[in-house]
Amino acid sequence: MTEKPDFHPDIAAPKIGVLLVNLGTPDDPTPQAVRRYLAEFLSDKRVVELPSLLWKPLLHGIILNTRPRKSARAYAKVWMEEGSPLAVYTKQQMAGLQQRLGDAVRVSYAMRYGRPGIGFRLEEMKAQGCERILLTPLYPQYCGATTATVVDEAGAELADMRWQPTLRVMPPYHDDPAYIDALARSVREGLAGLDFEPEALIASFHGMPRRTLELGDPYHCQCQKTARLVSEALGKPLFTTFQSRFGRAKWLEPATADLLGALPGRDLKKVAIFAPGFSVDCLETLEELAMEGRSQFLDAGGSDFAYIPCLNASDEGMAMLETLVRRELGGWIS
Ligand SMILES: C=CC1=C(C)c2cc3[nH]c(cc4nc(cc5[nH]c(cc1n2)c(C)c5CCC(=O)O)C(CCC(=O)O)=C4C)c(C)c3C=C
Ligand SMILES: [Fe+2]
Ligand SMILES: [Fe+2]
Repeated sequence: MTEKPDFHPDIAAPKIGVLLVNLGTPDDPTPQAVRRYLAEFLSDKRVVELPSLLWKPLLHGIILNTRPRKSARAYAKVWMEEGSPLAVYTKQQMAGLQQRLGDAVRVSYAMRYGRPGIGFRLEEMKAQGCERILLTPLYPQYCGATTATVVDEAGAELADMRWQPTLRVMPPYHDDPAYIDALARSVREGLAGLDFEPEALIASFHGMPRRTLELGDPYHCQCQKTARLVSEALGKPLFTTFQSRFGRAKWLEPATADLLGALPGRDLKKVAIFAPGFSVDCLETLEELAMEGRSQFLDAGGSDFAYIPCLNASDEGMAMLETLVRRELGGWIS
């Protein structure tokens, strides 16, 4: 065997990597940390599609001086001992997937905004020998504001690399039988554990400006299809709604909060709600749905409210992720 000459860099043995990517979350439930996070998130042109000349003064003059304090209070209500729920559950998914895939694959996770960044993780995985990486945005429904920004960021990072890893991207899985089955199981399980029979079941998705639908973003259609397939799998009708409205523009409708406020008046006083578009529980599900949503519903005259958790690192959720990831790794692993 020939010796490696001194000038030759060390090269790790080739490996296959899977990089799970979620949205990101503040490091702490404090106004300062939330401000840092929101400044990065809301400066992304795919998230807020307004001309910079209009948006920058609004963002830096008003939003970043008011929203962080309010949002930090909301984060504090759901913060866990180990950190932000979104980060805690995403790390659990990484560990669960690593266990299921074994040593043949290295599983890591990154956040699109905040830490650990996509660039940091791609460099780290490459240094560990991952010459092939499956980039896995944890968004079942494709949206320019979420899925596409993950790919943009990975591409920007690759642009600076001499020796790029080969990248595959996990496609959206809004209608994948493995995902629909996992959701149906989790909802059935959630409903079976209740001490009341819901008269209405709601699937609440994160909202988007309505204009993005008119411009051709498939997000709305993919949410509708997920809801239809879950409803068929459960054999139950579902209300499909959109939550977390931001700003003054018209957003996708119906709004979750509006429906929760209206159902008791339609004599539907017992409700169960779940959030199929969120891979893990986070501020938007634990605070906005499970806390605020509950109050809105009970204040409007509802009698019983249940929030069914996201798939998180549950057995059914992890089995689904394993199925999707193994399929996309086809030809890379046996
Ligand atoms: C114009 C603003 C926003 C768009 C567009 C948007 C799209 C979008 N977001 C998610 C998923 C999540 N969003 C979360 C938090 C969050 N979202 C916005 C604004 C927009 N989202 C803000 C300002 C925040 C921060 C909290 C707040 O101040 O209200 C989260 C939770 C993060 C956490 O730390 O827990 C998720 C997840 C999707 C899927 C989506 C488009 C489809
Ligand atoms: Fe959001
Ligand atoms: Fe549609």
